Amino acid sequence: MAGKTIIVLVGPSGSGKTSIGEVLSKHGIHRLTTTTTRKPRPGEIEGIDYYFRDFDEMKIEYFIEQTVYNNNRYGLTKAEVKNKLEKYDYVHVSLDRNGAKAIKKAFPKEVFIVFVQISEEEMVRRMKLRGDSQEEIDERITFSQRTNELVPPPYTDLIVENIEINTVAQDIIEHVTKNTFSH
Ligand SMILES: Nc1ncnc2c1ncn2[C@@H]1O[C@H](COP(=O)(O)OP(=O)(O)OP(=O)(O)O)[C@@H](O)[C@H]1O
Ligand SMILES: Nc1nc2c(ncn2[C@@H]2O[C@H](COP(=O)(O)O)[C@@H](O)[C@H]2O)c(=O)[nH]1
Repeated sequence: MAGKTIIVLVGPSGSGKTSIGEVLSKHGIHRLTTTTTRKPRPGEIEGIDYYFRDFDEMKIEYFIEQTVYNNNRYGLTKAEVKNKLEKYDYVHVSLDRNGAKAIKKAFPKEVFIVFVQISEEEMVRRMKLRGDSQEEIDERITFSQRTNELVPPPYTDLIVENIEINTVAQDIIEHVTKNTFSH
């Protein structure tokens, strides 16, 4: 897969990975859609935000990696990566730490890991802004503390602070372009 780059956005819930991804998409960097058993949030669209499946349906697909996050299963299919990388040189995807580690192992040359940094206070504020319930916010904070989600993983290529989304996206694009040329 020479010349291909998979930008992987990692960071705590509410840090802004999805929002940053939307800006990357506007710059022509297409998104790898992952599969989940989580129920759609208001406004989320099948095939765009996720492939929404139940647990049994997820058993019959071939996944590069899978994780359980807050009692829901999430995964990235081999078919999704193959289809998008056949068409595009740059793609992006938001994964949790387990997923980032797994995809880096599967595609060590292609994967560029971006950690989106945020404080716990801001995390709560943004989840509220998104309309998450207090129960969901509590679960996600507990999860983030238990899994060290607020700390960059050791295999991180770039750390960004999500203060202004467009600036962050631009920063990522510049680094990724440089990284591609230095491969
Ligand atoms: N730079 C920013 N300034 C202000 N609000 C922001 C910023 N970035 C994202 N947000 C808002 O914060 C909320 C959470 O963002 P988003 O859903 O993108 O986070 P996420 O990291 O994808 O979360 P999750 O991992 O739970 O899916 C959204 O309401 C979004 O509009
Ligand atoms: N390892 C994986 N993590 C994934 C995948 N798809 C999404 N995610 C991450 O899960 C959490 C929760 O997402 P949410 O949409 O329910 O808020 C978040 O960190 C996502 O980035 C996947 O296929 N594999």
